[in-house]
Amino acid sequence: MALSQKVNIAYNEKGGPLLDVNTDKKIVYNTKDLNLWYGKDHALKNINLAVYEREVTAIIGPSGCGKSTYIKTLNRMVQLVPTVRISGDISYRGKSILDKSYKVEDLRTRVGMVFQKPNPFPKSIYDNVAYGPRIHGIKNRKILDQIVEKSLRGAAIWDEVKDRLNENAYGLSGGQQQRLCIARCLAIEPDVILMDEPTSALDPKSTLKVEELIHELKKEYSIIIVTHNMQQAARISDKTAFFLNGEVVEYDETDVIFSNPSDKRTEDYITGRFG
Ligand SMILES: Nc1ncnc2c1ncn2[C@@H]1O[C@H](COP(=O)(O)OP(=O)(O)OP(=O)(O)O)[C@@H](O)[C@H]1O
Repeated sequence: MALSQKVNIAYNEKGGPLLDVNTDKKIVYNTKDLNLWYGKDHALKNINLAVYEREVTAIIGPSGCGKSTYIKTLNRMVQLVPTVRISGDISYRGKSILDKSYKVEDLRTRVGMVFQKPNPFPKSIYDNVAYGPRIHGIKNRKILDQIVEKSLRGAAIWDEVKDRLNENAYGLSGGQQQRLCIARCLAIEPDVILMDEPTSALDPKSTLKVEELIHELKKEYSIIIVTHNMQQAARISDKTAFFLNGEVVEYDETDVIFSNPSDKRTEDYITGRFG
């Protein structure tokens, strides 16, 4: 039986899902009957998916199957595209984020995002990390110093940059820049981190570092990662959703997806028969 059929959700008094009754695990995001169109192009079809607290959830699938579109619905970034139309529901911690009363700024302080290409600001290493807290009104230098150090440590890059905090972030290697972007994300103390192919522009050594970091980060954060790299999904994730043509073909424990998938299409994809 696939995970989606096994999930038995407890709802809060306002109707928001909070807990998987079977496992007692907290649900961070619950996506229900989600459809998304870019103009006439039906990019996401009837997505149902529960994301669990303090787990790594991997989204895999061939190019153009809707992975990035899905992850960008979770912080409402996709709504920046004017032709986008959405039906269904996504709840975050029991509250519908598609509801107009849910302020996007509130969502973005809880949900950070790391992109495919490292995208530090053309500022110092320190100012990159202090950027978010400053926007939230923190001006005290001592407090900012503490946040910067904690975030850089959390992103496993402190030792490499502690003596050059005032240098421009562009002087860092690609792998270091990506960990700096993760530190920038941690500085706002998010609950969830969305990662859209965070290692695809990195060399194997930096990729390994980021993978080890993700393993550490899931002790405190819930992580949703889009990846083209199936070995990576198998190595670092707890659950895996296989997307194809805008649909979730299968969603289950990562071990099950990679050792005993129930759908032939999943098996064909993970064994490299297409994609
Ligand atoms: N801004 C946009 N405007 C119109 N169509 C879009 C837009 N972004 C994505 N699409 C379309 O939506 C579908 C899903 O794209 P998406 O980028 O989500 O796929 P993906 O699985 O992340 O692909 P890849 O692995 O290549 O990054 C594709 O058909 C794509 O052309």
